[in-house]
Amino acid sequence: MHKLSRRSVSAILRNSGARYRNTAAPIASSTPFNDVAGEDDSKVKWHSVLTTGRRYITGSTAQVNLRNGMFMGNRYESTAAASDASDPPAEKYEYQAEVSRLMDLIVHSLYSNKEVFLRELVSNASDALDKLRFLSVTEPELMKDAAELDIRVQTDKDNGIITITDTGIGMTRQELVDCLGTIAQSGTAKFLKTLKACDSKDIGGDNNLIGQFGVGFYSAFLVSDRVVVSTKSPKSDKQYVWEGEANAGSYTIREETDPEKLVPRGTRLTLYLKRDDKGFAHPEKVQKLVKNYSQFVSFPIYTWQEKGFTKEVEVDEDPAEDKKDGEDGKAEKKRKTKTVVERYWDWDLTNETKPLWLRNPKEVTTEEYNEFYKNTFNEYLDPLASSHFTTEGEVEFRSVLYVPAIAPMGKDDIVNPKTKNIRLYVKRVFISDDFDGELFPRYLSFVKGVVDSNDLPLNVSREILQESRIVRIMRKRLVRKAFDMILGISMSENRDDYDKFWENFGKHLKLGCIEDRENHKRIAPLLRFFSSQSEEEFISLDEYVENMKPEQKDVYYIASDSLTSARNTPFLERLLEKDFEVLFLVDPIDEVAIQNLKSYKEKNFVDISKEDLDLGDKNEEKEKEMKQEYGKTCEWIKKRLGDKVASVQISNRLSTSPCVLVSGKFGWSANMERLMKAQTVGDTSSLDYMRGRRVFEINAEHPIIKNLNAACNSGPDDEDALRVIDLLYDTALISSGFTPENPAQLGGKIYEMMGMALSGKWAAPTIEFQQTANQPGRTANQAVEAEVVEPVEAGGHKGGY
Ligand SMILES: Nc1ncnc2c1ncn2[C@@H]1O[C@H](COP(=O)(O)OP(=O)(O)OP(=O)(O)O)[C@@H](O)[C@H]1O
Repeated sequence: MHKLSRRSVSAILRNSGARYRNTAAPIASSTPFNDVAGEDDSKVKWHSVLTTGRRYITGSTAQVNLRNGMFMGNRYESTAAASDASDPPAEKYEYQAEVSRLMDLIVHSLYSNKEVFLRELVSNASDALDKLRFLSVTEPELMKDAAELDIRVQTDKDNGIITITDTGIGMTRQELVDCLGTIAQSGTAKFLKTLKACDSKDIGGDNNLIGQFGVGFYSAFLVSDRVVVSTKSPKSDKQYVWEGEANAGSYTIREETDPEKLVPRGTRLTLYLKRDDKGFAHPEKVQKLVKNYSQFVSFPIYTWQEKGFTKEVEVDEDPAEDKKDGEDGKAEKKRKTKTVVERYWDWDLTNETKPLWLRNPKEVTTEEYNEFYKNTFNEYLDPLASSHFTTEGEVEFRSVLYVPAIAPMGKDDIVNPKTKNIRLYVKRVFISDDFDGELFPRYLSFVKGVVDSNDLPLNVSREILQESRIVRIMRKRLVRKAFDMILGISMSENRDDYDKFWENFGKHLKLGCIEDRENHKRIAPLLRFFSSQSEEEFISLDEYVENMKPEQKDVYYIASDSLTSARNTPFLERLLEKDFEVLFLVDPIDEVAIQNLKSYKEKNFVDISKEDLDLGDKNEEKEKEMKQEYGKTCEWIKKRLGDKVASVQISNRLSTSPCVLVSGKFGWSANMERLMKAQTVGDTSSLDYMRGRRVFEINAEHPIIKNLNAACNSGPDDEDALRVIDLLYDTALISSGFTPENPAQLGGKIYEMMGMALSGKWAAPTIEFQQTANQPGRTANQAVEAEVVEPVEAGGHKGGY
């Protein structure tokens, strides 16, 4: 393990001073080392010595790299850019195919917002520091080269060079190959996946994909011709140098042997900027970018800046003048001074190091919350909402939560809670972003944020979290705050905000209805659906309830595969007549979600495609009458249909259709049956016993049924009438949303009927009826009375057929 003693540091500094005598004035070891005078060699915190000591150097371009004890002036290239002949030979590696493709896209992209490169590289440096701090909780020896945890960005504007140095976890040789030669990482992999889905030309266009996903380390090539990464992992004795060029399909790795470039730990990236991008190497530019993009990185970021202070210097006076002023002139001479500006270079702390969540919410602006969000989660859109809170009492923690503006790409995210959306800190030490599943239920996995607890141990593991009572309490509070935040969006004056939220995360909340009974009361008011009275705009359940008719007891819904089929289902007929609103559940998850909710504000959810539909207008006497009149026909139809239906009943939900196939109260609806079939792999016959009973409901006022009734009374064995029953059943299957058991046979039956009609066996008025009955505003019954019954009877067909 490489470790620099106080003596070796001073030697490096002295050597450097000697080498660059003419640029570096007082690189005297005296000032820095005065700070630690008396300290034992082994205790010297070499990095802090170098960074806390007084910095000096006058002259505009000469700089001292206090991190590695090496001068950086105009001659920087002579030490850093060129490889020493005595270096061990570099090994050449080919990039993984995806990296080559990505590099090609980056290098040739027209992406205008190139400055994101600094954000990406600083964020990698910050991750490396986080990793080190986290691992050192259990392996304190990782920190034994006690360099402070920080990030330093230095520029050499004359040569167009930027160096970004961190004292983080660094990389071993193998890690260099794995991390900088292949793509297995989240953001970059996602970027490539998305690119596959769209035209690669778009990366520089409106899509702004690079900015949206970040291309991590490779974004260095947005602005650089050549990138050199010198890195030292505390797990390895050696320091390695990775070197890659923008237009090459390969990179090299060699061991770092130049003592001037050795660091105790961490990574230094040197970017040799493209000719047109050298402007990024201006100290003020870098400072501005850090302030813009990396303000909320939780480690100090220093940029190397030229500074100045004023001081009084004596001015040589004309001796003749002195004489005039006094006897000996000496007293007067002392007062002759002038103010000059002394220039020097020094590290400047450029970001806000106090974590945002520790600040007083009253003092944080919306812009700051948004910037923090974008920096921390690599987002490019502002969040839809944020919530900053502290909980006290039994469990204390601080948190800032956000609702993103858009859902992540890819469908898996709703069922895969490993989103790295919640960053857990313990006493300000970043622990992990892998624990979101423990802190939030998966249906709220889209919520992003930071959580900082003082009550958890630093070496917290998933097992500890799962067992912890503290975490259970934290989880409850976090969930409640997340709901408050979403409710806030729903109450926003701008309805678009919630529409946007719903479009992106509505499915998540519906999953919540299924998975989190405890929070039904919080979820239900946030749900949105289309309805028979609102097909363009979503409505809330509150809006539904407000719109209920005085005689309406329940919240009605129909589940279907599309708005068109929902709108045209026969189940709606009577409800529309009564002006009852019906929710259209057209998302596959809707039906299960609603069934889990069961009720809202004490109103039950009722599926209008299921048996025993009560529309609050029961007329027992009329039912009795109908039963008497149609009872025999019902039995006859049941006999004909056999086991296909559990029973045949007179419907109270139809007005224009002759019949409908209703699902049993506790069985699957047609919609659910369709979904289950779609999900079953292989033989679907096992589903048959699951589907429950079906009831064939007939509309006693419909002419076909009336005529069937007549046929039954005059002779139930009429072949044509029996065929009509079969066809009615098959047609009802389709119109009720089921799949016909034998579509080819159904087709055959229809053709047969057509043939009969065309051959004159069918009376023309029946066809006429269909045209007339479909006239708007006319019920089937009116139509039959007007057009069908008399002519058919007059035609003398058996049973009216
Ligand atoms: N400064 C650094 N110190 C240590 N390791 C680093 C550093 N920069 C990059 N790495 C390693 O290289 C890997 C790849 O970095 P890259 O930026 O391409 O992806 P990422 O940061 O993991 O994910 P994303 O694509 O979301 O940025 C990182 O995961 C990390 O292991």
